[in-house]
This record gives sequence, structure tokens and C-alpha cells, in this order.
Amino acid sequence: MKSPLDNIPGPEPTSWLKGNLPQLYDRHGWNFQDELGEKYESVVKIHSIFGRKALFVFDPRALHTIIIKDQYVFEPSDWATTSMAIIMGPGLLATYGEHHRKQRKMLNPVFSIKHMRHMTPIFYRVSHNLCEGIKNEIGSSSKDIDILHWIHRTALELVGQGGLGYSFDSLKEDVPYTAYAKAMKELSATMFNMAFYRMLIPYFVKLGPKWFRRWLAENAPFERVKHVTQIVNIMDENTRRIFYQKKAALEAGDAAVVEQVGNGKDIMSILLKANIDASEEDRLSEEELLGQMSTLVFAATDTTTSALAQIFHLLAEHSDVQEKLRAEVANARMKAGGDIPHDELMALPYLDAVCRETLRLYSPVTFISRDARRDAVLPLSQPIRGVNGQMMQEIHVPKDTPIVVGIRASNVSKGVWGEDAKEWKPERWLKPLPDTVADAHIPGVYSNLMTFNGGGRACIGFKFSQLEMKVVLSVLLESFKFSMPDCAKEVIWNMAGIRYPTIGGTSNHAEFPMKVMAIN
Ligand code: HEM
Repeated sequence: MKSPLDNIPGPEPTSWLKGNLPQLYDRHGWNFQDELGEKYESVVKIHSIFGRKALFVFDPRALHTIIIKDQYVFEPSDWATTSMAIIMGPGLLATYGEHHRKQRKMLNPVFSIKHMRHMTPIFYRVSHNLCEGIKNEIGSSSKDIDILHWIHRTALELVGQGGLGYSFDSLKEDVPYTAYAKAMKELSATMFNMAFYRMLIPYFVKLGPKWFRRWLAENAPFERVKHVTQIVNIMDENTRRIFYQKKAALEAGDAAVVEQVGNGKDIMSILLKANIDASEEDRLSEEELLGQMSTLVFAATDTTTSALAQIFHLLAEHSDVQEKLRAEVANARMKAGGDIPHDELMALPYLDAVCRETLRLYSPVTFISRDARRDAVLPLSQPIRGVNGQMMQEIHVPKDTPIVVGIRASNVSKGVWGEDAKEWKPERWLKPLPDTVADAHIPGVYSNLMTFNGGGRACIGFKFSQLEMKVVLSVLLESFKFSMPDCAKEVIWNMAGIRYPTIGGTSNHAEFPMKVMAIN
């Protein structure tokens, strides 16, 4: 069938059934994404399942239309929200339109800087436990340890304490994961590996009543589906238990609330209180509150783990940057006489430059999906040349077109960031950025980057994650030196919903061995 998208250049699909998805969702698919960003112009035609034409977009003006101006036209794909709803309940990642707006209205204030400041001592406490845990593992000298394992446990504990007011893990010693922590750890990679099956979910939910679908999922002859069903059951059981404990404490009064793990300063405690005070029309239902809990843990843990592990990787490879950063942090700790207060920490220029540059070049999430819910027009910052040789200033997008927002492609665009866009240079943030960056008007919520998305669905936890990274770095750099192990096996960063490292390109075990030496 003829489509206005026919005239947009792009790669051939691998098959009618799966389109370009095997390349887009390949864990080693960096070249494919780079090719989309470099060989073609800023809007590229690709193919989704069943021969559907889709667009890969990183033109700034088109992105602005997708995530801000016409946010309610370009909503997350049905398959994504429906599968999130099944897995986590009706939280932020599972809702759209008015329903999503209402949830954000309740949740945005909970993530304010004011609350982040109050949460800072929790972050330091957990990071000092991490420090003690690593010291216990390496002793007084140096040892190769799996830094990813420690960072992941920390990220989970931080969203546990800071997000839910619940402790998953004391971090002081190497204890096995609880069933809940293990389920949360496995969830994101399992979901990414099932991208093709998740796209079939909108068809699956039409198959009879809920009990029948649950029975089908539990008895399906597919190991991955069974595995996800087990994860969902464990998550559900645990979030309900934590939620009812919190609710009971809130009902028992302030004394019981401060007895809890986050002293009532965690995201969920603040949200529960705000929800009680909210008007009837703004109030979230119990199922929605439960949905936010799983969503928070899911959205916070692997993303920040990925970013932090990548920073440690870069610091291990660039010892000069590591030394400079250590000096900045040590100086600030000395001035503060201990842990650096929130505002001073956030203002440290070199620490900030290292975080920004890593989040630019190695964004943990490389793309996100949207669907055009009705016919729409995407105006472009730069015209592109059609297959017929004619220039296009805008693109007519038919209803139901899948859209892939190229986060990485935007962050490493040479047209925006300059010829050195693919090099890791923290210093670029210490001087004025090229005019092309400001002129591009990238619609991301953070630093002209798409890393945390933008608009009404921007990452709600981006300040939480900044604080987390900076606190962990400031505490660990004072106590340890990080370097690559002597007989370094090749660490590969795999593309996934959230990028993760493995040893070699075939292992399924996420890990990052690093030589850690105690210095304090
Ligand atoms: C480096 C760390 C992080 C990165 C790169 C990141 C990235 C993103 C991105 C790209 C989205 C948009 C997803 C989409 O629209 O499809 C998102 C949404 C979200 N993030 Fe983050 N995130 C990070 C950390 C966190 C943390 C720490 C939290 C919570 C404490 C969090 C909570 C959320 C939530 C709840 C959403 C859904 C927002 C909505 O749809 O309204 N994220 N994040």
C-alpha cells in the first residue's frame, strides 16, 4: 500500500515478520544504530513487525513535536504500556493521556530539589555502607572485584530506601540477593529479550478473561514467558507487603512513620501523605500507588547502575581524570568537614562535567518507542532528501506509525556537538558549548541531551539519579583507586533497553571486573 513514508530513505528490513527489529534489538547492534545516525539524515524509515513502516527520528524539531508539542499524539506504543501494565500495574510507564498527566501531577512535587536535599543523608548512609562492604571484600590492599555487582546492589538499596523506605540489602557483606531483589535485577534484561513477544501483547490481551490469560502465561511452552510471570508474582507480593506496612505506619501517626527505614522522607511516604491530602479528583487509587512502586524500582535501578558502571570504566581507563576528580572531591569534603552537602556537591564543576559527558556519550537508554495515535505532521530543523531526490521540510506521518526516538543518535550528532561528538571529553562542559548546541533546541529535560527524554514523560527521577551518582562517586573516590585488572578480559557494553557490560560478547552474565585498591 502506498504511504507518505515511502519517500523516506532507510535500510532494507531483514524480513516481513520482524522488519529491522532484530538489528535494533541486537545486543551488539551499535553499528546499526550508528549507521542510522550517520549514513542517513535525521529521519530514517525503518520497519517494525508485519511489514509496518516506522520512523527513526533524531531531528531536534521533529523530536520537539513528538515529545512536547504533540505529546498526546505520539504516545508510548500500545504494546509497551500494555505490557508494563501487566508487569507492574498502572504506574507512570503503563499509562498515557489524561490518566498519565494526573499521575504526574501528584508525583512531580515528590521529586523536587527540596525533597532531594532531605534525602541526601540517606544516600550518604547507603554509600558509606557500600564503602565498608567493598573494604571487607578487598582487605587493606587491592583486589579484582565485580564492581557492577556492588553498584547494582547500591542502586537497588538507594531506590529501596530513598524511593520505598525499605531496605533490600545492608551492603556490608556479600549476602545473596533476596527473591525480590533478584526478580527486579532480572526484569529489564528479560523484558528486552522479549521485545518481539511484547509487541504481540495487544493481541494477547484480547484472548479471553484475565484468569485465562494468566493461566496461559503460567503454562505457556516458552521459558521466558514463564520466567516473567514468576518475576511479576514475586514483585506483586513484595510491593503489596511493603505498601501495607507503610500505610499502617502512616495511619498509626508520625512516631511510627519516622521509625521506618527512610524516616518518612522517602518518595513513597511523601506520595502517600500527599495523596491523602489531595482532592478526590487528583487522588491516586491503591492500585496506581502500587504500580508506582514497582515502576520506580524498575526505572531507577538498572539505569543508574549502567551510568555509574560506565563512569568507573572510564575513570579506570583515564587515570588522569580519576586523579583530578578525586582531588576536587577531597577538597570539597575537607571544606565540609565530612560529607559534602547537597548544593555544594551538585555544584562541583568537574564531577558534573564527568557525569554529563558520560550520560551524553553513553546514555543508558539508547532509544524509546512511540506510536502516532492519529495522522500528524513532523516539521524538520533541516530538510532531508527523499528517495525521489526532492527535499522535504516536513513529514506526513500516518496514524499508527511506530516512532523510534534516537536518544543516542541525538546525543552524538556531529551536526549538533561537532566533529568530536563521539569522543569522551568531560572538558567540553567546562567551556561554552558550540553555538550549534543552543541553536538546535534539543527538547531533552537535561543539558541539551535526550538521555532523560523531555516533555511530560521526561524521566521523573533524573535529579535523584544525579544525586545518587555524585554521592557514590564522592564517597568511593576518597577511599579507593580504580583500574582495569592486570589480565583484563575484554569487557563489552551490550545494547539493551538499558546498556550493560559483560565479559566477551556471548556471556549472559552482566559483570564488570575491576581492580580496586584501598587508599584511605
Ligand atoms: C541514569 C539514570 C536514568 C536514566 C538514563 C533514565 C532515563 C529515562 C528515560 C529515557 C525515560 C523515558 C522513558 C520513556 O518515555 O519511554 C525515563 C522515564 C522514567 N524514569 Fe528514568 N532514568 C534514570 C534514572 C531514574 C531514576 C533514578 C528514577 C526514579 C527514582 C527514574 C524514574 C523514571 C520514571 C518513573 C519514568 C517514567 C516517567 C513517565 O513516563 O512519566 N529514572 N527515564
